[in-house]
Amino acid sequence: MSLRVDQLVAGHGKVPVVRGLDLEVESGKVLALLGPNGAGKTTVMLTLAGLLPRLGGSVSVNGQVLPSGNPGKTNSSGVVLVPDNRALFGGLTVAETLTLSQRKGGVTADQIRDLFPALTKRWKVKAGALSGGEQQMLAVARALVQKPAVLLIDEMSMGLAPVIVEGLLPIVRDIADSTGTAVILVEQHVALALEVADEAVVLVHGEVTLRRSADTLTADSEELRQAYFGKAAQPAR
Ligand SMILES: Nc1ncnc2c1ncn2[C@@H]1O[C@H](COP(=O)(O)OP(=O)(O)OP(=O)(O)O)[C@@H](O)[C@H]1O
Repeated sequence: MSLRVDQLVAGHGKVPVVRGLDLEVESGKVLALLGPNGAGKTTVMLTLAGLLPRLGGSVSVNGQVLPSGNPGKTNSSGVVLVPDNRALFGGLTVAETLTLSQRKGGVTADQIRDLFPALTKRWKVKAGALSGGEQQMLAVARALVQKPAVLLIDEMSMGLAPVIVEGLLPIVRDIADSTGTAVILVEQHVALALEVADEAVVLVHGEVTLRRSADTLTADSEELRQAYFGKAAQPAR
C-alpha cells in the first residue's frame, strides 16, 4: 500500500470543505479524483501535499503517518505535487529546472528526453518561454526526477487543448506502471481520465458520491451523471 487517507477533513482556515474522506492508492495504481467545480478536489491535493494543514484524519505513505501542514517533510516522504498552476520558475531553463530537482534514484534527464521528446528540443529554453503544453510536461518531469512514491497531479489539462492532454495522460499511466508510483489525478476531462485510471472517486460538496473501478465506468454513464448531479437533476421528458 503506498498512500492511505483515513477520515481526512480538509479545508481553509477552520472551515472544512471535505469531511471524512477515505482513499487508498497502491503502488503502480492511478486514482482519478473527479467532481464538479468547487467539490474540494484541489483542497484535498493541497492537504495531501502538506500545503494546507489537515483539520482531521490521517495520511500515511507506506505505513508512515505524515505530519500535518508540513510540505517539506511530506515531499521528502515521497509525496510530490504537480499543482494546477504548474509553479515553475520562469527564469530557469528546462535543464536547470530538472537539475535543481533531481534526486538520487529518480527518473534521469535521459529518461525525461525519452518520455517527452518535445522537451528535448527546448532543453536550453527558459520555462517562462515554453508553450502551455511544454510547461505541463516540464512540471510533470520535475516531479518525476524527485522519485515520487506518490504523485499528485492537479488538473493537468488546465488551459491545454484536449489533444495535448490525450498525449500526456498515457505518459502518466506508463509512469505508474514502470516506476510503481501511486498516482492521484484530478482531471476535468473525465473520459480521458477514466482511460488511464484504475479507480475513480467522485467528490461532490466534499463528500464521496461514487467509488468504482475505472473499467466499469464510462464517461457518459448514468451512474456517473447521477454521482455528479444527483437524481434530482434528470432532465424533464
Ligand atoms: N483559499 C481559499 N480560502 C477559502 N476557501 C477556499 C479557498 N480555496 C478554495 N476555497 C473553497 O473551497 C471549496 C473547494 O474548492 P476547491 O478548489 O478545492 O474545489 P475543486 O473541486 O478543486 O474545484 P475546481 O474543479 O473548480 O478547481 C470551494 O467552496 C472554494 O470556494
